[in-house]
Amino acid sequence: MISNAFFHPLSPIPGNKLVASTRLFEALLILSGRVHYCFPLVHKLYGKVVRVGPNIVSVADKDMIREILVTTDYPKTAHYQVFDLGGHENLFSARNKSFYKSRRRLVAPAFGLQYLRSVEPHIHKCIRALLQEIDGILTGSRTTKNKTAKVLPSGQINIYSFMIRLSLDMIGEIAFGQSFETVKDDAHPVPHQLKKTIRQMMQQTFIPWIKYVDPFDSSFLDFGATCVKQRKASDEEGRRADLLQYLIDAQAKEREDSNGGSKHEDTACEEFTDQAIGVETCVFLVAGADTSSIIMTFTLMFLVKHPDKLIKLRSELDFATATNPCGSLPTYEQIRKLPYLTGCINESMRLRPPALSIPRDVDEDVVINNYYFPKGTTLLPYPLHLHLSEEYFPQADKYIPERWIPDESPFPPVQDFTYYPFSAGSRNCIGKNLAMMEMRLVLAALVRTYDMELVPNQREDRVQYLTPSLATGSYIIKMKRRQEE
Ligand code: HEM
Repeated sequence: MISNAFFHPLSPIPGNKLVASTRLFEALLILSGRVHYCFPLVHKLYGKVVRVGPNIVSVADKDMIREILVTTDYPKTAHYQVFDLGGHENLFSARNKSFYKSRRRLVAPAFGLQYLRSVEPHIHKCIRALLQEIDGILTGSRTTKNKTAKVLPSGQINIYSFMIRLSLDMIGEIAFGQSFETVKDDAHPVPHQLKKTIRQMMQQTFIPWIKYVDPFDSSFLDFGATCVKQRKASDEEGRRADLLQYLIDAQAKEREDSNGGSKHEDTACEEFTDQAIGVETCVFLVAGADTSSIIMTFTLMFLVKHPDKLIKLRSELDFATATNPCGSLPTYEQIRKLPYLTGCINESMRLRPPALSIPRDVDEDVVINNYYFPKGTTLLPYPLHLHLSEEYFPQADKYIPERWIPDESPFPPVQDFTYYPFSAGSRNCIGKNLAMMEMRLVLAALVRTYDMELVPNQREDRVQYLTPSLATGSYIIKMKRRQEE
């Protein structure tokens, strides 16, 4: 420990010597889910570059984060192995560059704006189910069938619980070809398996042998595999535009190209098998459900606390959808470019980014910004520090969606590389367009349909394991169906 603290090549980097001498503190912090409270403090105390473990350095400097994620594009650390679902390397976990390149090339077009247009009806279907459930509770014609839900006073809705369920259902529809219908009840097994899988991944980060005591539950992957099989067995009528179909078609095209002799250079070592498709769809569930749901919840939380901003957003939405027939949902075409809606979402992701640090591995001795990092150092780009910096975001702790709208912002324009909710560089979030589409459509539908009011004095403390959650599992909003004008 003494040698780690004082004689290690990283010892000139500022930080608490005791913390720097062992991984114990990092493990305790991460397992307690409180890392988001501690890291801002650590950076406040020691500056933008802080040693937080024997070979771990947290980096909150704009130019260094750009260097790590974009310019040099350092590889993901071995810790991403915990995301190898059932031992299968995938888009999220891949550390092998050629595997990764091949997989991203195959999957990325499915997340292109053009293809995503075709999944809009699936998102609308899930939103309609949500509105029906909320209406049922508000009119008293339905009590929630979710076993874990508390009965609330009339007119109050646990919006966090609904956002978690809605996000699962949306990914179910888009990636597996079927909703899990968790907005209605808790019956579907996959969301339960997902919860268990995420807990196991987190534990394995620090206690790798735990997988022998608490082995991976493969029924999660089996479900993905069954969906692939069923879709392939279905006739032309069974086709539907979604991520699953896209991946199946990409596989067919890949095989055709390969048989025709035009094999892609990067696929020489990898075949995109049915199993791989099933694994990737499960990865979308792991990476895409909790992230979108927490941002939708935070956005609604911020809006009910700032009723003036809620009114402003509603006016924007009403204007954009003025010609819509009564009861219809906003279409993506109508809302995708609305500046205030986008500002509200961006501002939530600035203040509460779901991914805290994005670990990268130094694969050869290097000097970045006058700091020497020996091979084997883990760098933790830590975007939240930039997001909360007064230098880049004046009145940084305030929720000000206007800062994202050049004509309305009282501040200088947001600078490049100061905002990283979706990471950056080659490993940025592949689901970014889908996430923005889901969040815009859901928030637009809720804000247009309901009057919403704050229920004061609620606990809002967060727990952050892989993604953040609210410790109480609940955030209550008073909701009332809006009177049609
Ligand atoms: C608000 C919503 C979301 C946020 C803030 C978010 C954020 C991120 C971040 C920060 C990363 C980089 C992680 C790392 O390098 O460790 C990432 C990667 C990824 N995300 Fe998202 N994400 C969101 C939604 C989604 C959705 C909806 C999907 C898919 C349906 C998705 C799929 C992925 C995948 C597959 C990767 C790995 C990409 C790669 O390494 O090439 N994400 N996301």
